[in-house]
Amino acid sequence: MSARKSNRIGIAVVEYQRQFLIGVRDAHAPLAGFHEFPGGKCEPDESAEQCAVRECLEETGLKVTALQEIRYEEHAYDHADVQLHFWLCQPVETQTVFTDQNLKGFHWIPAKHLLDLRFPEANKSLIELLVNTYASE
Ligand SMILES: Nc1nc2c([nH]c(=O)n2[C@@H]2O[C@H](COP(=O)(O)OP(=O)(O)OP(=O)(O)O)[C@@H](O)[C@H]2O)c(=O)[nH]1
Repeated sequence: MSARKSNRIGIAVVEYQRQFLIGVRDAHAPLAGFHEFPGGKCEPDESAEQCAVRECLEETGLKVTALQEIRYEEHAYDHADVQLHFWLCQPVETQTVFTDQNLKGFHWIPAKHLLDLRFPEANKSLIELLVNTYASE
């Protein structure tokens, strides 16, 4: 009998003025072409919170502060079992948030447009939460 390894994942849900930092998964990665928040596997000695902040900096170049874990999901994909820790984050430096185009392919997307994008299955309830919380008015 073979038990599948479960991966602890830290994800940065970076919000600023009701917009979120969103990228597209690499063509060679599992779930290629799906939209995603910055994130990845936690190092063995790292908390999910630390991982979310580190992955965000590595993947987008943006320094963020983690505020709170807004969602936790366990999901079995074909490629892996994952424990997803979604951390709500905010940019450390806000002055150039919308003018700095150097986000390594990530973009700021208004909350009201999140439902138009295709995210991995495990993001479903998080997206609903974000739209309900940030897309009103
Ligand atoms: N980054 C990110 N991963 C997500 C999201 N939603 C979601 O289900 N995942 C899943 O979480 C896992 C993240 O792992 P990854 O493979 O991107 O992480 P990594 O870059 O550290 O892995 P690698 O070093 O093996 O390439 C994938 O299985 C991915 O499908 C999301 O919004 N953002």
